[in-house]
Amino acid sequence: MTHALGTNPFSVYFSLNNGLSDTAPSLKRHLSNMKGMYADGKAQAAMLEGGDPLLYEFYDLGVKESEGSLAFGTSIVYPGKVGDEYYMTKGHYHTIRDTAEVYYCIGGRGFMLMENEAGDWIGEPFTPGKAVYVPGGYAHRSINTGTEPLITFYVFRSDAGHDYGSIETKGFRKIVVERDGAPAIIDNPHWT
Ligand SMILES: O=P(O)(O)OC[C@H]1O[C@](O)(CO)[C@@H](O)[C@@H]1O
Ligand SMILES: [Fe+2]
Repeated sequence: MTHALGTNPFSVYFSLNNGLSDTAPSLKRHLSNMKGMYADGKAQAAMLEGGDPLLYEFYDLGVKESEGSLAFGTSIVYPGKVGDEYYMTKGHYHTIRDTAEVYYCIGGRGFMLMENEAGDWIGEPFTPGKAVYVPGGYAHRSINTGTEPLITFYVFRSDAGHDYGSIETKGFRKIVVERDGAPAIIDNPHWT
C-alpha cells in the first residue's frame, strides 16, 4: 500500500555547502521565466540575447497538502544582476493568506523582502544563521545581494498555496538594486 508523502516519517538530505539535495530533483527558474519581473526590461531582454542563466532553484518535495502538514526544502538564489537589480525569486502571497513561513539562511547574503496588502513592507537581511519569520498576509521574495549563492531552508503549511496575482502585474512596492557598490532598497518605478 502506498502513502502520500508526509503520512509517514521520512528524512531528506540538503547540503550545507550548496543547498542541493541528492534525493529529489529541484525546480529551476531561469531568466526567461521572469519576464516582466525586473524593473529594467531592456537589460533583461539584452541579457536574454546572450543566453538564459539559471537564477534560482528550489525543492518542492510534494508533501501532501493539508492543514496539518508542512512543506519544506531549500531555495538557492544565485548571485547576479539584471541591470542594477539583484537576482531574486518571483515572490508570492500564500493563497490561504493567513499562513506564515519560516526561512533559515544557511549561506550567502541578501534580503527577504516582504509587504502586505495594507502597504507595510520590510527588507529583512539574510546572513548565515539568521531565521526570518514571514507572517501571514505578507508577500515574500528572496534577493541575493552577495557574491555567493543565497541558500535558505523554508517551512510552511503545505496547503497554503502560491498566489502571484498582483506581483506578476505590479511587482513589489520596493526593489533591491546596487547603488555605489552597495545594496539599496528603493521604490519600484513601475509600481502604481
Ligand atoms: O515562485 P516563487 O515565489 O519563487 O515561489 C517558489 C518559492 O516557494 C518556495 O518553495 C517556498 O515558499 C521557495 O523556496 C521558492 O522560491
Ligand atoms: Fe511562501
